[in-house]
Amino acid sequence: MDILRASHVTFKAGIQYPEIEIEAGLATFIQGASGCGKSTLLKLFNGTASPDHGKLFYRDKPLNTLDTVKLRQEVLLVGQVTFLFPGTIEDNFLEYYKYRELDPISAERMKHYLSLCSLDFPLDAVCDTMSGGERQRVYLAICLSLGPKVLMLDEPTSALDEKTAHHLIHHIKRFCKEEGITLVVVSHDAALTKQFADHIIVLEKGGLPCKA
Ligand SMILES: Nc1ncnc2c1ncn2[C@@H]1O[C@H](COP(=O)(O)OP(=O)(O)OP(=O)(O)O)[C@@H](O)[C@H]1O
Repeated sequence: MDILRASHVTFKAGIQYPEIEIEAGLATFIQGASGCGKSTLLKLFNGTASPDHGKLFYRDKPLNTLDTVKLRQEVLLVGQVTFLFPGTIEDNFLEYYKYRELDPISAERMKHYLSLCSLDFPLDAVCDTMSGGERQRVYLAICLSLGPKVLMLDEPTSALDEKTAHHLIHHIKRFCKEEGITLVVVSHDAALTKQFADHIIVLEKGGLPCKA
């Protein structure tokens, strides 16, 4: 059963998507040449971009009929631009839980999510001076802990060495399977995709049919 669907969707700059179905509970990897619309597809799926034509669906409901805040909490996008507050890793967990009006999780749980994301920083490490890749993984750890229904990752391994990239995707995929989270990953890494994808969507520039 699909959890996300794009039907007859077009976007600026001449992007015409094929019919796309994201199966619930699977790890779907999206590949394609630079500029073919991979990042935009993720943004379309959580309502941070709007299509010019066509329709997007989440659990069979048109996206434009859904509450945007709730949609973005359930269909969580970890993009290349991350949203961290100034301060430590722990400060950031606490801020996100406060914003969501949730009871904070324990320090032990925070450390568990950091290790899932291949980060061995202490909780009092300051995020402001971390590298882009480290900040993306701190944000990913917080997002994982928030229990999304769909987790969409845009190039999560682009800043990582091969071993760390493998470790990260292995742990995230296993966690998502255990928790019933649908995983969608945009990746240029063909080897990683081949190893971890349950389903592969290849987008073509100009909007040719995708290969599944
Ligand atoms: N808000 C926007 N308005 C107009 N054009 C946009 C907008 N957002 C993206 N584009 C254009 O849409 C095209 C697809 O961009 P997108 O970032 O989705 O590509 P991509 O496949 O993820 O590329 P890459 O692999 O290089 O990250 C690009 O030509 C980009 O310039």
